[in-house]
Amino acid sequence: MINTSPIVETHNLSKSYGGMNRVHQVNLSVEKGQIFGFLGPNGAGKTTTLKMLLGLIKPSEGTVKVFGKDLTTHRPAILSQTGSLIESPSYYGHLTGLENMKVMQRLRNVPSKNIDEALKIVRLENQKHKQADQYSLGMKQRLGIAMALLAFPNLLVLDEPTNGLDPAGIGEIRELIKSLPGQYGITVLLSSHLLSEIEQIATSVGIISDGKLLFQGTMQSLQANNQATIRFQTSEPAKAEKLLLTHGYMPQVHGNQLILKYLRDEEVSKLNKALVEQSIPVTRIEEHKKSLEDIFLDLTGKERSL
Ligand SMILES: Nc1ncnc2c1ncn2[C@@H]1O[C@H](COP(=O)(O)OP(=O)(O)OP(=O)(O)O)[C@@H](O)[C@H]1O
Repeated sequence: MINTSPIVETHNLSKSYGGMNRVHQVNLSVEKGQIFGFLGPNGAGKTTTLKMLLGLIKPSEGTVKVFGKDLTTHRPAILSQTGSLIESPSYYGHLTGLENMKVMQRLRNVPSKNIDEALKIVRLENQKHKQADQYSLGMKQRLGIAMALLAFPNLLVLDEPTNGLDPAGIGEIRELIKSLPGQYGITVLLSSHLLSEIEQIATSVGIISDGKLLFQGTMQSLQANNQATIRFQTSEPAKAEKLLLTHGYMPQVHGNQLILKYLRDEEVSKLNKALVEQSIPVTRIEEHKKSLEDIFLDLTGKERSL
């Protein structure tokens, strides 16, 4: 029988610290083959959630299923098929990249040929004899991902994998992650506080803010859920607002612009005619579709400083 249950599924997953809900009733669903981007501002609860998915901390409430099995009763079996990199990579600085991989290979009891393959994926094969504490930040991060990949898991969980890297390093890790579902059948769940990162890597997204999951779905559906607005620009905004109100519309006035919910062509034409007939000059009519960034900021209620 084909197992069609999600790779990761949480039900009302919650965690409180000192009486404060830091993760609140989160229902996540990550499907096979997805690169699922877990997106949220700093402190939103991403790391806490990922740690609960791996059994590193105990939920205050709710359940976690991975590969269709309950985490509390099947933890060893689940973890043997899961790779993860949470917070910074852990390695022995005095050992080489290769030696670190060998330690991990014995710990995880996987074939030694996996070492070369994993090092190749993260493009460290030419640096494997170098001591790990002489690696650059990007190389350390890639070593951490190679270790997480060592068992060629069905699920890879990465917490902010591109944090602190330069643009070239970010690009490399992005390409590497993108290749994993297609080439190795690995489902990826990764977190980031950067929309641009998630936009470029992920096929699906979950948006978390203040511990609450505000949206979950494909990137396209995130955009599609948000209808465009229509903006009339005029040198007489007060008069124009009055007139639109008499026609039953409730514009928001920003300077010389009147912003209305999405209107059909006939409505735009009708309102334009009404304004012009009252000698209210219409200097511009624009349709404005929110950018993903606007949608994200609106959802999370955060300022543009992210
Ligand atoms: N062990 C803990 N004890 C008390 N509070 C904690 C603990 N771990 C996390 N928190 C709090 O829970 C909230 C969520 O933290 P978390 O690390 O999950 O956020 P995050 O989304 O991963 O943010 P960042 O991107 O900054 O790591 C924060 O307010 C944090 O201070």
